[in-house]
Amino acid sequence: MSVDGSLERRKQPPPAPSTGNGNGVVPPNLGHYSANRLRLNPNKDHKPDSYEDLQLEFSPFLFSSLEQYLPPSMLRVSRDIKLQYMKHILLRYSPEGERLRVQRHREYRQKIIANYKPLHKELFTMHAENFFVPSFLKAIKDDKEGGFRSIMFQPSPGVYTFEMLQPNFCEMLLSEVESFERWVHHTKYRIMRPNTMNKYGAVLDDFGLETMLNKLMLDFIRPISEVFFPEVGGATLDSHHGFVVEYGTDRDVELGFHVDDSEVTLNVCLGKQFSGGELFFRGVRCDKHVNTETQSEEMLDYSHVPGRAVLHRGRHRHGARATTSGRRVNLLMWCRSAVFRELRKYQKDCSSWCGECQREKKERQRQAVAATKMELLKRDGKPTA
Ligand SMILES: O=C(O)CCC(=O)C(=O)O
Ligand SMILES: [Fe+2]
Repeated sequence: MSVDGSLERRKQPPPAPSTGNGNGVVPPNLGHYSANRLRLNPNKDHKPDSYEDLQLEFSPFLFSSLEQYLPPSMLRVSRDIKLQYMKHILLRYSPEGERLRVQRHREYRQKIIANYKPLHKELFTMHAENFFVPSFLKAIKDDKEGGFRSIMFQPSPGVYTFEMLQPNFCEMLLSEVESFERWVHHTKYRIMRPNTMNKYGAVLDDFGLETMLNKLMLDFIRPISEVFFPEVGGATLDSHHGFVVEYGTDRDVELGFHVDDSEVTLNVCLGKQFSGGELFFRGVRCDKHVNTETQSEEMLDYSHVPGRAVLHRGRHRHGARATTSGRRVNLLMWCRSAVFRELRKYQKDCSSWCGECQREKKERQRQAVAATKMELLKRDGKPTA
């Protein structure tokens, strides 16, 4: 496998992270709200309504996040009117085929949730004190850059690692996944794998963990990403794809070189006993430069440690080496920002995060300085009239 040259495979976009079940294919008639717009900067003081009790064709969390972008006059109207207003905007962006796929996925999820009986109910709501190690909890509570830095290690630019999950939580999640897989096997229910590159593993959002994981992203990952990854939408993460991957000689063995369909990826090893399975990183790249060379300072090999998290940009090129014995299971959260994705359509300059764009920009600046120097030298050298 070549890790220095081109990316072997790109991860395909997985199923939309959260969806609804409505029938609203045609945009609703909104009368005088039809020219719906959003404001550019969020109103961070606004406390959004919850939409979780409704059957919607988009994630209820998306509506709550979008509320901060509503024009001021819309913040005072009823939840129903806000909902219609936002739906109208979202429908403009979501093609019909995509909506049908999303609706089918929602139905698939609902069927599982209605029939699968969780083994550890306590995993399905956020109990931070039981899930996270004290150092991580304290850093989040303090909510200061210095606090985050004190628990984080940055072995290479843009890759952060820190102690995160309690051993007991890891064990419970492992046994919940095993229980879900046994249930799938017995009921012959179709299981959707996390993405196109894995034959094993499971999507946690599909069997009831979506709400808990969303809280994990909003309350724990977003505050950190806001500090370390602001230029890729770290402050506006608003949806996720949460799954586990399973490696071993009788499972997936390794993972090819790829980028994730995420702005920020959280990857935490849950266990168990294994050897091999190191992550390798090869620098952050935009679409245009995804296959460009790796610089020596961009190379990093990282060995997973159970309970320890790795946080990196989705566009940080990486892969996982063969797990040569035992079994390795990792929790992955691909965290996304709809705002960042929308802005990306208009922004051509990726030099704040793409290593190659940065190098090109520096080179242009170097050449401009050199040309100016030459010009000045020429002028100075000219005999005065
Ligand atoms: O196996 C790992 O730790 C890496 C997993 C990964 O990169 C992914 O699933 O996107
Ligand atoms: Fe990945």
